[in-house]
Amino acid sequence: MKLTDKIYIAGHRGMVGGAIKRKLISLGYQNLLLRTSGELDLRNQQAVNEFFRAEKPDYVFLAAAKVGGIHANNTYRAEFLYDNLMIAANIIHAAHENKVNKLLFLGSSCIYPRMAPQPITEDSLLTGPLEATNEPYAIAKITGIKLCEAYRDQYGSNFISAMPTNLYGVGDNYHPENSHVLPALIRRFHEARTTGKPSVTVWGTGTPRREFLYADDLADACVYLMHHYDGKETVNIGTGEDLTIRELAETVKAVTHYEGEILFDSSKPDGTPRKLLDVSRLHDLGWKHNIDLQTGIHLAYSDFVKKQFSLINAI
Ligand SMILES: NC(=O)C1=CN([C@@H]2O[C@H](COP(=O)(O)OP(=O)(O)OC[C@H]3O[C@@H](n4cnc5c(N)ncnc54)[C@H](OP(=O)(O)O)[C@@H]3O)[C@@H](O)[C@H]2O)C=CC1
Ligand SMILES: C[C@H]1O[C@H](OP(=O)(O)OP(=O)(O)OC[C@H]2O[C@@H](n3cnc4c(=O)[nH]c(N)nc43)[C@H](O)[C@@H]2O)[C@@H](O)[C@@H](O)C1=O
Repeated sequence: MKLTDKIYIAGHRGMVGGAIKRKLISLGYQNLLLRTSGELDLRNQQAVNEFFRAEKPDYVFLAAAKVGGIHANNTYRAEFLYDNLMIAANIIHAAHENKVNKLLFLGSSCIYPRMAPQPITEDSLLTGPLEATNEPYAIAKITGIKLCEAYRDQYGSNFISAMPTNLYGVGDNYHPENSHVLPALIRRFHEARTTGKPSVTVWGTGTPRREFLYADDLADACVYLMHHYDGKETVNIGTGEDLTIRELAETVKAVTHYEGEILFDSSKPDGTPRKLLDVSRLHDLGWKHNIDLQTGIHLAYSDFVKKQFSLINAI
C-alpha cells in the first residue's frame, strides 16, 4: 500500500475500524475513504455498487458488521445472519467489479466448531457443529471467508481473510445486555463501585475460557497482513493465551477497585466452553501481539471512565 493509495475502512466508527483508522493515520496514510452507516447502508447492494463505482478504492478493510455478545447474537438471530451476509456479499462483489487491489475480510473465532480441538487451527473450519448461540453470525462470517476464497479461485482476486479472537479496547460497545463480556464487566464493576452495590453478578458458571486481544493490536495485525500476506487460507489473530470468565471477573474487579462480592448466574448461557486460537500461522508470518491483558484492561477502563465523564459533562 502506497501512502497515496485510496483506502476504504468499512466500519471506521467501530472499535476495530477506529483502531485501523488510527493505525493508518499514524503511518502517514492520508487518502482514507470513510462512510457512516447513515451515509452508506452496506446492506443495500445498489448503494454499495454505486459507491465503489464512484470512489474506486485501491484497498478495503472490511470491519463493518452487526456485532454483539452472546445475548445479542442469541436474540437478534435473523439480523446477525442477514446484515452480516449482505455486508460481506455486497462489499466483496463490488470490490471485484471495481478491481480493488486487495481486500481484508474480518471474520471471528466463533466460526469454528463448538468442540474443536484446542488450540483451534484454521483447518478446523467446517469440521463440526457450531455453537448454537452465535450460529447465524458464524454462518455469515464463514460465507465471507468462502466468498474471498471463491473470488480468488475464479477471478484471481487478492482478497484475504483473518479470524480475530474476542476483542476489547477503545470505542468498545458497553451496552448492558448486547455487549461482549469484557466491556460488560468493566461497566458493571465500575457502576457497582460508584453506587456502592454489595455484589456484581456475572453471567453463566464462570468456567468457560476466553482469549482476548486488544483492538489496537488487532489493527496492527490487519495492516501487517495487508502488507505481507497474499494467501488463500484464513489467518487466526490472537494472543495464544486464555483464562476463565471467573479469572477475568477477578481481574476486572481488581482493575476497577471494586471490593464487593462476585456472584454467578448459571441461568445465563455459557456458550462455547473454550475457543483458544492457534496463532502459529500468524507468528510464522512475523507478527505477535504487544499488549498483554492486564495492560489492555487498564487502558480500556481508562477510556471507559473518560467517556463517562465526557457524557456527564455533556448533559
Ligand atoms: N468485538 C469483538 O469482540 C470481535 C469483532 N470481530 C469483528 O471485527 C469487526 C468489527 O467489530 P467491532 O469493531 O467490534 O464492531 P462495532 O460494533 O464496534 O463496529 C461495527 C461497525 O460496523 C458498521 N456497520 C454495522 N452495520 C452496518 C451497515 N448496515 N452499514 C454500514 N455500516 C455498518 C457500524 O457503522 P456505524 O458506526 O457508522 O453505524 C460500526 O462502525 C466485525 O467484522 C466483527 O465481526 C471479530 C471478533 C471479535
Ligand atoms: C467475539 C465472538 O464470541 C462471541 O461469543 P462469546 O465469546 O461467548 O461472547 P461473550 O463475550 O458475550 O461471552 C463470553 C462468556 O462470558 C460470559 N459472560 C459473563 N458475564 C457476561 C456479561 O455480562 N455479558 C456477556 N456478553 N457475557 C458474559 C458469557 O456467559 C460467556 O460464557 C460471539 O457472540 C461473537 O460476538 C463473536 O464473534
